[in-house]
Amino acid sequence: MIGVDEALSRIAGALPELPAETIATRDALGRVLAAKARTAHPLPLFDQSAVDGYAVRHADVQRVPVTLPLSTTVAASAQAARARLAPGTAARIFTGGLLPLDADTVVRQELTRRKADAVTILKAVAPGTDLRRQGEELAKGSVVAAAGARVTPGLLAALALAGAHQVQVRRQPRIAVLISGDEVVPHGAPLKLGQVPDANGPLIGAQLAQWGVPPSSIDYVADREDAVRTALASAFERADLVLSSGGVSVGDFDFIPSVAEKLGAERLLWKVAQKPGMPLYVARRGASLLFGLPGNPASVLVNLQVYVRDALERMLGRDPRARWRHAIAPARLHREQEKTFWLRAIVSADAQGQLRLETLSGQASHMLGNLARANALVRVPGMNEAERVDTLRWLSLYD
Ligand SMILES: Nc1nc2c(c(=O)[nH]1)N[C@H]1C(S)=C(S)[C@@H](COP(=O)(O)OP(=O)(O)OC[C@H]3O[C@@H](n4cnc5c(N)ncnc54)[C@H](O)[C@@H]3O)O[C@H]1N2
Ligand code: MOO
Repeated sequence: MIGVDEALSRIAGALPELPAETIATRDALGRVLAAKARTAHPLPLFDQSAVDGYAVRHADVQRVPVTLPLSTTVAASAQAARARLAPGTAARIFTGGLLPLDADTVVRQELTRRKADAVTILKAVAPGTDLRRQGEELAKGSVVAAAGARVTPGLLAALALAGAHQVQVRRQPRIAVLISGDEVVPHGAPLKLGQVPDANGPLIGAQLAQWGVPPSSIDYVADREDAVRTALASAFERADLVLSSGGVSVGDFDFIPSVAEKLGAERLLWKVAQKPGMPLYVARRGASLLFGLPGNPASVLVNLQVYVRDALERMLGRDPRARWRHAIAPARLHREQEKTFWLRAIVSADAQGQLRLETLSGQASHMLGNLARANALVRVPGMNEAERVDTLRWLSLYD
């Protein structure tokens, strides 16, 4: 059976490409840049005051106190032309106001006394005080964000300020979700004996939404070969990623791998030395990739976090390694003989600010109760792996 890293590398080698598209920046929240985003103009846009006060020539305010007549007022608003400051005068100016030509310093209001049409400067300030110079943050055409950056509210604001009204982003992946299993009942419908409420549909739908790539469809499929065939064939036609839950083990009703391959899918892997999530099946069919997620809900969680997210990050042009963090292992640690164990845990900082892992009970594949408290999925190497286990790699369940 292959290990976790081999599985990740097989998947990485078979990923469909997502083309770039140009969209309005205001619609880009959560999207991933496909190219560098640049400023359309310098930042700040023009020389301006950083405070409410008086624009002066520094030569006129070297000896204080000094009283200067007010020659003009500059509001922070559109100006017909840029004023010029006459020698020996001051201009009333407000925060963000266009600096008059020949002014080289602003004296903030608190350092002055105003009398009708004149202002007395009470304290000396250095030349250039309280100015924002054109282009001092970024010259026109410079890079605001690199390809692969996810558009956060902060980046959205930076792009707006930079006049970047459009951005190139990766097309959103089209993701089709198939929930299989005759015992699985969607959406709070009444349960018959032997049936269970669907947990995987909500899990996959919500997880993808949290990652900014909500699924285009979630369909329920009966445990019949013809039903699986129809559902898979349709999903392959419309989706970059097909995520199925259930039907990948060795039971008589586990049709996903055999039907996928009858439809022409090429197997990348089936079964990974890990717990939970061992019977993971991944295949490529044309331009789509199928993740056959084993039906136990904790197995779905693990395979989404570890493999599906890795694939999504790569397809969007991001480095999936950036998701992995390190923390100090608990004193007592369960390890499998020959499998990676995916431990649901709490990561928190101790008094010294070091991250420590705390194990939770209820780790079996069918149990989800500890997800009310877990914030981390921890990679615990098997006893057969030559890795150190004093610190462990983990993924945040909140990202
Ligand atoms: N003889 C063997 N049996 C099993 C093996 C094996 O190697 N040999 N592997 C076990 C492991 S490990 C897993 S994981 C499961 C995976 O099996 P399937 O992908 O075929 O999943 P199902 O059998 O359909 O379901 C497993 C389990 O999960 C429940 N389930 C399924 N879907 C949902 C859902 N949407 N919401 C909530 N619960 C769901 C289902 O009722 C089963 O209890 O196979 C083991 N067996
Ligand atoms: O691989 Mo399974 O998820 O352990 O029950």
